Amino acid sequence: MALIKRLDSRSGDFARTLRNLLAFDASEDEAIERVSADILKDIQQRGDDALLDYTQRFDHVQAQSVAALEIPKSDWLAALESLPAEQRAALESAAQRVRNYHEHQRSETWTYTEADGTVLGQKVTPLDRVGLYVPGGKAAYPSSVLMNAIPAKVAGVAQVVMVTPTVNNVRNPLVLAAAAIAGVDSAWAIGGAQAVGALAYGTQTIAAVDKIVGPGNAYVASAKRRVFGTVGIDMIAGPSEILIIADGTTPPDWIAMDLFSQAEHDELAQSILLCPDADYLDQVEAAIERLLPTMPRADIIRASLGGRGALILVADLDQACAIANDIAPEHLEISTEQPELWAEKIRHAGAIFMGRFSSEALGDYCAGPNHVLPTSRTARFSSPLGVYDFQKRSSLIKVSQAGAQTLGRVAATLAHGEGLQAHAASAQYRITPKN
Ligand SMILES: NC(=O)c1ccc[n+]([C@@H]2O[C@H](COP(=O)([O-])OP(=O)(O)OC[C@H]3O[C@@H](n4cnc5c(N)ncnc54)[C@H](O)[C@@H]3O)[C@@H](O)[C@H]2O)c1
Ligand SMILES: N[C@H](CO)Cc1c[nH]c[nH+]1
Ligand SMILES: [Zn+2]
Repeated sequence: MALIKRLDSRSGDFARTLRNLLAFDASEDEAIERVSADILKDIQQRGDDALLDYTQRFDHVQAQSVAALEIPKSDWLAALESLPAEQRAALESAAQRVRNYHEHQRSETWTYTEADGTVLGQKVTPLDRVGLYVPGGKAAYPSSVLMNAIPAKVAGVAQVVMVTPTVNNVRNPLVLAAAAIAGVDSAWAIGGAQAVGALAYGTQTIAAVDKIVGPGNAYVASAKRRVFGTVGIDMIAGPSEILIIADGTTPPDWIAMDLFSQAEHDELAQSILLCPDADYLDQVEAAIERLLPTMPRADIIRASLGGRGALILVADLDQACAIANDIAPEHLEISTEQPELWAEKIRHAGAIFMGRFSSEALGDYCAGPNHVLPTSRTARFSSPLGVYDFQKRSSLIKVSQAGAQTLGRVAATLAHGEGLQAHAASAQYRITPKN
């Protein structure tokens, strides 16, 4: 059986087939929802005691107090010191590039003054305290520590509080080292819905935060959805996705490996190639068959490519761009000559990688832009995680006496129209009567 589906955009049922391929069942699992709701309620009611109980039950860590679950900064620094020099240099270089990029995103306060002296504007303020969830079960991504903590620090967040489960008391040194490099302020060995609850509601030992960011498993995702409103959240990220538009000029092995790079994350990850050249699609398919057995995560890649991947023959690159906009992928590689020309036609994608040297993997680690991106077609209406997610805006209004005369009349007229007499009077009090 073929490792990956072949589709043709000219076939009659292409639109329906593509819809089915993109469909991702994000339906909530009732059992998980019940468990996460119960855990959150318990954390709200019993605070530290509940947090200790769940940490023992799910992570097999027995602590005398929640204070004992704090991972001291000296441990992160020791982790950093003990890294092989090459690994440390790579983390530091990635962090510097991510910081440089995000410096460009910082919004500033602005004001303008009208002719009558009225001043209007927008004050930009960083959030006070942010919680960063770092998964610690099956996957641990130090790169995600950098991608979440650095924009928060660039925004000026005073306290970045990291939580990560340390199952059986095993701590991931790369995660701790990344926390030290990214400027995280405190770290706790807690995870799951209970950690989300502790960050959202606070406990006797852990102070509540204002926003929780970072990926996690289904319990974490469910808990984040539930605490939204009490605190802000970044997004609920789905499985990774890559869509490649190729004109056939990139070595087929490179494209096959780019498809693998996201497929290896998860059996539900999605890797799709669009190309107008059927011979080239044959070559990529042959490369997939040849290279797959060499991959340590071959089983995951096979499941992902077989279940949700596709090599699609398109009429031309214009049609490829139209299909890409419909798919609105998390990552889009435009592996063609003159990629900028095709990028102009792209309206919906989390990140656009242009040219054959811009492999998506570089974006995951060190190009600079954030790797936390909208998935499952949400790039139609949302954006990469950025500094702006850690800043909020307050409107500034300073009405001059002259301004109060004109604005007062407009406001009073509208207030009367809405039947709100106090609003009208409040505006009218400030109008100076003419003698
Ligand atoms: N999109 C991204 O950028 C990105 C990056 C990294 C990880 N991820 C995703 O994050 C997830 C990480 O999941 P993980 O499991 O490895 O780590 P995790 O830290 O999210 O989950 C582990 C925690 O889940 C809780 N838990 C486990 N079983 C439970 C049960 N039966 N009842 C209640 N709670 C339970 C425990 O408290 C445990 O500490 C994966 O799905 C991965 O794909 C996504
Ligand atoms: N590609 C992932 C987001 O879709 C991020 C990541 C982390 N490490 C490697 N990749
Ligand atoms: Zn990745």
